[in-house]
Amino acid sequence: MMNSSGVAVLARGLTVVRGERTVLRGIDFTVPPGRITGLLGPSGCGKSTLMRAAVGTQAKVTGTLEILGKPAGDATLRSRIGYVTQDPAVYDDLTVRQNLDYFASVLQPGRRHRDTRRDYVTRAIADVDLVSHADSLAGRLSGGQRSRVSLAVALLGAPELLVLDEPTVGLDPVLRRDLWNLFHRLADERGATILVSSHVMDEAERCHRLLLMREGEILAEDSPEDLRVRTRTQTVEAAFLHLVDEANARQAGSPQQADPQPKAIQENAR
Ligand SMILES: Nc1ncnc2c1ncn2[C@@H]1O[C@H](COP(=O)(O)OP(=O)(O)OP(=O)(O)O)[C@@H](O)[C@H]1O
Repeated sequence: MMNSSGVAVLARGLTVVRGERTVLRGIDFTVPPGRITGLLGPSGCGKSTLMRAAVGTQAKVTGTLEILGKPAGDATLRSRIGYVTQDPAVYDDLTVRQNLDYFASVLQPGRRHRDTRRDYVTRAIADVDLVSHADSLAGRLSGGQRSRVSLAVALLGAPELLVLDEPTVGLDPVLRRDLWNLFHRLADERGATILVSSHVMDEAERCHRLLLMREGEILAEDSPEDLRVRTRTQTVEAAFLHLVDEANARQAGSPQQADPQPKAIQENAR
């Protein structure tokens, strides 16, 4: 289910204060359903904070934030959202399958759901390519394998929205590619909406749509292709740097220093 405007996530004037700092500064954005939206920006710009707000675990959130047609944090959203944090949250003294059995029983308790839970667990283990490690203790897995167990937990119950905080950090190129293929399968074949953060700009090219962040603000909201075209750059990284330079020049009150094509870009940039 989406909200009345047909988007999976809608933010208007979203502001988050953490400690003394205003970490998100009245931002507006949308996330379309059934697509992969990449949240990209430098370390500390507020990506994790935005994701925590989306899954309802962040305090001091003001403005509008609607998730699948409900206010963020609404109790009915719990089973509809899968969330992977940066630190794998798995029990080291349980096997991969036992970890998933446990989380599946929290998600869908009761004897009558036993078969459904078993199907969820079997599918999630296959999705993240850990069939051959299903009976290994999580504590004996490599870092990349542990983060895939965390991802499998998030996939239990086929959630409509997956919020993935830097899921590919520390993975080798083959695993990264495999995970991105999985994200595309989840979006294309199961209609899942994926919001995935990264500070690796080459991963941006794999997303349908991008939210480029900087210092608690959304610098641009566009497809990788459109971003490159309107900044007349070859890569998303170059587009991002161009937009940063332009924003800096604007802040300094000297837009004429933002070169090239400042006018066209300023009209489009958010
Ligand atoms: N518990 C906290 N109390 C106060 N400030 C915090 C807290 N956690 C994070 N921050 C600040 O909020 C800002 C945004 O942090 P956040 O973790 O959202 O950034 P990020 O873009 O996800 O960074 P990274 O890519 O390094 O994970 C940072 O300046 C950080 O110092």
